[in-house]
This record gives sequence, C-alpha cells and structure tokens, in this order.
Amino acid sequence: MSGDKQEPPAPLPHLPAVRETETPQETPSSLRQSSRCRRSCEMAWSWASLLAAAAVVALPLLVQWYQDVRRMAKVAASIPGPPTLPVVGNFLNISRSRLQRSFQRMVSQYGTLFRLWFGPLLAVWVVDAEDVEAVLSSPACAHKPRIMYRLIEPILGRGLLVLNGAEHRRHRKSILPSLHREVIQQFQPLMQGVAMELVDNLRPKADSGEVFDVVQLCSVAAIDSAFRTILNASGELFGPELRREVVEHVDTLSSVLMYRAVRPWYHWDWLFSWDSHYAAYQRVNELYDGLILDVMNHKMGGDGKSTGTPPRGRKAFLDHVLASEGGRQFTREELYGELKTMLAASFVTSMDSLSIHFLVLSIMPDVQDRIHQELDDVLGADRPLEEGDVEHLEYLDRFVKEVMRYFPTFPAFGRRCLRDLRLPSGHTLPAGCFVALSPLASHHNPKYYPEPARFDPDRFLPAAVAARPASAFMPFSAGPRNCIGGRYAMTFLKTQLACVLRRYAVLPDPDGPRDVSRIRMKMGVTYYPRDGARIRLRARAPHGASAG
Ligand code: HEM
Repeated sequence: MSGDKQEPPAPLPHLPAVRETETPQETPSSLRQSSRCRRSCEMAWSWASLLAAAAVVALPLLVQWYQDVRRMAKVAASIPGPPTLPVVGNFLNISRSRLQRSFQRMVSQYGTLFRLWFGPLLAVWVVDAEDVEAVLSSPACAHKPRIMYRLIEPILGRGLLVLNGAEHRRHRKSILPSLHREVIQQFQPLMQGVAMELVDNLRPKADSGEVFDVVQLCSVAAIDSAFRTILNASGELFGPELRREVVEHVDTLSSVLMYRAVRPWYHWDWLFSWDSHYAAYQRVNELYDGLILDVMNHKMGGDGKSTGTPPRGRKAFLDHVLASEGGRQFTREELYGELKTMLAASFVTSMDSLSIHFLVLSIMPDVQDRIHQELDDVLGADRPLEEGDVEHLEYLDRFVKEVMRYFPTFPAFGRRCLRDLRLPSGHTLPAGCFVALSPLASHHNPKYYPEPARFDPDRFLPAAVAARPASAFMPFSAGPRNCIGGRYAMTFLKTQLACVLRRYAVLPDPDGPRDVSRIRMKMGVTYYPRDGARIRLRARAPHGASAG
C-alpha cells in the first residue's frame, strides 16, 4: 500500500461537486447560507481590522490634537473674551447678518485684543497697532489659514494670496520686480487712457441733474485697467461682449464668496454644488479661466513656451514676468494661478475703492474744493497729466489715504499662528490659533485717530504720520505678506480721480447721506457702500478739452 499513489477522494455521490464560482441556483440552500455566512464573517473581520488600524493611527493624533487645544486654551486664558458655551464656543456671539456690529461690540467690550472660540478653533482679534506690527512682521504668523483661504482659491486662483511657506516666498520674489515703482510709472499712461474713457462715459450725466450710481462705471475702469496693465489684453482678446459679461459678473465674486464663507456647511464643495449660487460661481470661473488661458496661449504659444515675440507698445505685467529670470521658472499652472490672483485682487479692490471715493467727495464739498485747487495749481488749466504727476498731488494723496482709513477695502484678513508669539501688549498668541487683523477696527482706534468718526485728510500730514506706529494705517496690510499691488492701486485711484475731478464737480444725491459717518456700508470680502455710490455731476471745464 505504501508505494501506491492515492486517488483523490471521489465527490460524495449524493452531492454535486461545488466550486466557489458556481451560480447560487445550482447550490443547495444550506451550503449557500454557509458560504454567505463565511463571506460576511470575512468582511466583518476586514472592516474590524481596518477600523482597528485606523484607530491605532488616529488615536495618537487625536490625543495630540486634544493636548494642543488644551495647551492653546491655557496659553490664551488671559486673553479677554465673552464666556464660551460647551461645544459651540462663541458661535452665538456673532451675528451672521450684522458682522460689523458684532465686532464693534466686542472691541468696545473687551478692548483691542480679544478671543473667540468656534468649537475647538480659537481666533484672536488683534487691533492695537503695536500688536498688529508684531503679528504682521513675524514669520510665526505669515501663514494663511487654509480653512479660510481655500474658499477663495477656485476664484482668486492658486497664487500669492493663498500660497504659504517656501512656495509663497519663491513666487513673491519672482513677481515683485514686475510691479516695481518704474513699471507702475509705465502703466500710468494706460491708466490715464482708462481715466479719459471714464471722463467720456460720465459726460452725458454732467449738468443733467440726474442722480446715478457710479459703481458700474468704476468697475469698467478697474477691469479695463487690470486687463490692459496685467495681461495687455484688449481688442480681439477682450472685446466689448466679454467685457460686458465680466463687468456683470464682478459682483458675484464678492457676494458668492461671502455667502459661502458664513455658511460652514457650504465649505464642503459637494454640498455647495447643490446650492443655487453655485452656477454663478462656476460661470465666473469659466469666464476668467477662458480669458486668461487665451492670453497665455497667445503670448506663450500653446505648448506653454514663450514665443519670445516682443510685445508691441508698453509692456504689461505678464510681459515683465515672462521676461524675468524668476518668471521663466514658473510652470504654466503656476503662472496661470498668479495671473488669476492678480486680476481678481486688483479689479475687485480698485472698483470698490474708487466708488467710495466718489461718494465721499459728493458729501465733502470743502475737501473737493481743495483737491480742485491743487489740480489747478499743479497741472494748470489744460495740460495733460504726465507720468509722475500724481506723485505731486499731495492733498489728493492725503484724501485717498483718509478714505482708505475710514473705509478700508479689506475690512479684515487672517493668519495662522504656527508658534507662540508674545505681543507688546503682554499677551501671548498660542501656536495653532487663528489671528484676525482688522484694518477697519485698527483705523478707528481713538488712541491713534482722535475722534475717529471725523473725516480729515490732514491726519496724513507728514508730522501726524510720523507720530503714529506704521501699522496704525494698514489698508494694504504690512510685512512680508503685504499687498504687492499697493503702489498700483494708489496710482490707479489718483489717476482716475485727478482726470475726473479736472473735468467735473461731484455733487451729492439729495436723498443720500449728508455726512460720511452716515454712509451705510456692507461687509463682504470687501467693504463697500450698501446702497451703491449715488452722485450727480457738474462740468468744470468746456467739454472736449484735451487735458487728461
Ligand atoms: C485698493 C486696492 C487694494 C487694497 C485695499 C488691497 C489690500 C490688500 C490686503 C489687505 C492684502 C493682504 C491680504 C491678506 O493678508 O489676506 C493684499 C494682498 C495682496 N494684494 Fe492687494 N489690495 C489692493 C489692490 C491690489 C492690486 C491692484 C493688486 C495687483 C496688481 C493686488 C494684489 C495683491 C496680492 C497678489 C496680494 C497677496 C500678497 C502676498 O500674500 O504675498 N492688490 N491686498
């Protein structure tokens, strides 16, 4: 027997041979059940193992997170703030529809440094200029919080505004030379061309007595200026139809972003895609994407390589970037992200800021008289504006700064503190907290601006400026993440105002506010007049005069 090869056992006669793959119809029910049971057990076992593995990985992270939150609470214990409720923290202390009022109440109740808990997230508001300076100049607080800025990324692009760390430093270093003082001076004639179109567009309104909202004409000016100076896009690439659509959608940017920002459940992309605002959001995106990609293809060739063709006429920002050492290192996606950021960051802010300037002028006739006087003194009656002229308009400069103090275009922005930071006020910002900086609150701090509700451009006389800490005025933020387009914005605003005010006097809406402190503002991503900027115009010089 020992040498015999054993035959495999024959299938039992009363059962058909069953293979795993056989169809259930061919399987008797007892066996089917046991096979199902085995499979369920195997699945349950795999899930249990998976969960156990996840727990092994997550538990230390959870413990670490819990310890971090406890530590944050301990370090922040001395920072004043409203009492917190379990789980929700201070969510109920903030009214979604009255954001500005909620924060004003906090400042008056808790002073220039206070904290709010949103669940396990800690946000500290820093208002006093010396503390603000410490935050904005510290590398510990140069980080943009993903939770806030990821919402703007699809619309504003993956550019400087949202980048962090080494990537941000590399991009900023590559871009800065393309917005250098001399480059901005070269943009001035382009901005002046835009301003003269604004003067022409305003002509039918002059002396008609009509009250009109100047916001839309300001958006046209801001958008034209941005597309010409940043992309060099005009004519074929940026025709009237496309321009009209961009102007129509520009409001969507700010309103949809804010709508989404204050509804935490819509931070989840999938859920937001079911909301009625999603279509508008998508359309804005498609519009900018199409336009920027067209310009990039035109300038660089479809393969993403620069054609090296020198642009005709003056160079735009994009031409400067493409010609620079750092700019040439950008991948196509990186360049695309930066262009999208530049466009959106420039025209939304410039448009809102220009509109509020006209509204303030309409109710401040004394201030306007002084600007008219300066324009006549510096430029004479009929000489066109020249490069560098706006830098000699000192009163206009003070006026623009006072408007920016009173109505900063960005009412607030945020940072994430990566390490503990001790502030001059003696408090310590704990690692992991969010830091909220508010130009709106800081610019109305009576410590640096006595009677903050009084509008007075002479607050920006050199001696008064020298007596305040630099960060008492921060419409463009400060430090290594300050606004890269601050000089651009100032040149744009002063050029538009100088050209328009040489031709017109701005008059108030008889039914509108009569005092700057009565202007009703709305707080979105930007800070803008709730009822638009309704004004009237009177001509100052014969129509058709050549002066710009
Ligand atoms: C009135 C006009 C403007 C105001 C009030 C303004 C204000 C600001 C503020 C407060 C920040 C800091 C935001 C933050 O930290 O989250 C910022 C950043 C930025 N701004 Fe502006 N801005 C204006 C115009 C412009 C223009 C014209 C451009 C482009 C040409 C521009 C491009 C940028 C960019 C790229 C950043 C991000 C900088 C970085 O993080 O390195 N801005 N701006």
